[in-house]
Amino acid sequence: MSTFIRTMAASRKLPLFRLPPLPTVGELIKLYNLRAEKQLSQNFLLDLKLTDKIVRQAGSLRDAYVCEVGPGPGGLTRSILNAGAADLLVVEKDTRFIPGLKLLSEAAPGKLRIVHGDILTYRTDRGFPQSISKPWEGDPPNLHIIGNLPFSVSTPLIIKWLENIANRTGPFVYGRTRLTLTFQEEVAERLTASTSSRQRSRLSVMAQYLCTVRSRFTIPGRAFVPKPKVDVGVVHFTPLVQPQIEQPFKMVEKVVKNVFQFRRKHCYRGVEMLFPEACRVDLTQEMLQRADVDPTLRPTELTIPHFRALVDAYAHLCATDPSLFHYDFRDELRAKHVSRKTDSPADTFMDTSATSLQPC
Ligand SMILES: C[S@@+](CC[C@H](N)C(=O)[O-])C[C@H]1O[C@@H](n2cnc3c(N)ncnc32)[C@H](O)[C@@H]1O
Repeated sequence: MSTFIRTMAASRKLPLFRLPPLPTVGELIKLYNLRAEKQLSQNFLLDLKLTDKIVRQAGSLRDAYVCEVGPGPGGLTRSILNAGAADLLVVEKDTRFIPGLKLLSEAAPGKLRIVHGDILTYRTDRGFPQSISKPWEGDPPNLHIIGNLPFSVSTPLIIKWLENIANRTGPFVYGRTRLTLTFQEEVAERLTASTSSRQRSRLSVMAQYLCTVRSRFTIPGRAFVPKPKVDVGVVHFTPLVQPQIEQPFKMVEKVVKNVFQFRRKHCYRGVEMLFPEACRVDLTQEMLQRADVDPTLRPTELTIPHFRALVDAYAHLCATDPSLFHYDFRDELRAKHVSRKTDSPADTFMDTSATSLQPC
């Protein structure tokens, strides 16, 4: 590389790497006859200006390690390589895209690794060298996850990754790996919704107690081929050094899920569902008092500190009676339903009432 190019690259005016001329993404789609498969939620981005814009939301990718989810025909993949990534691992479920990705890999020798697999089961904790790890308390590692996610996997995937963040597993064994992902707009709005906003939901609390979550921009549905029915939001996540709730993920998830059970009602209605009928009233009162949360607030009005207080109070009650954590009001309802159905003179001597099987 000439001194001039090196100087310009160092001053960030030129990319360090540019892919050589290749068939365009559109030409590749035609070449390999890549019809979009509905069941794999395939909506492609062919406009490289747009894929460059998505990639810029991740921050500098100079010499970065990147995992791309669902590269498909490789539009985002090209932008990630052009942004200077040193090592790009792509995970693609659909075999039809592998030959096109191999073509890209040949054009970027040593930079692109292709995994034919399912991102929901792929072991990202083994995908990169341990040497790139950074202590959790320090700066994030130079590792990014980027993806124009299939809608059908985006929600289960982000929930799985949030649990991974809480437990520092999966892609977070390397430290506070940042994520830049697309979601259908409604999900993007829920992820970033603040207290009292219309879209405030379980997903808002679960994402925001663990990460700084930022909505970056909206991609109109018409930018995709084929055009989906909805617009798409680009969301950026940086895991927090200190989660805002310091209890096990499953416990946070249980409280948040129950509280949002009755979205429009007072929050005590959802809290009640954490407890067996026999002790519901007393334990709900105890939990809300201990948490110092107004029972008449709506779930959407609760802040993350409110949830922290609620989960801490619930953890305290579970420490006193560990069987509480395993209680699920649906089991109690089901058992009641069955006992009502089987109630006959023959079993009047058997105690089939569900509440007698429950803790407290
Ligand atoms: C919405 S398309 C995006 C394609 C490409 N990234 C783009 O922006 O044009 C989603 C891609 O994810 C792939 N995919 C679907 N489910 C997957 C999974 N579980 N694991 C990995 N890839 C998956 C699809 O085959 C498809 O290529």
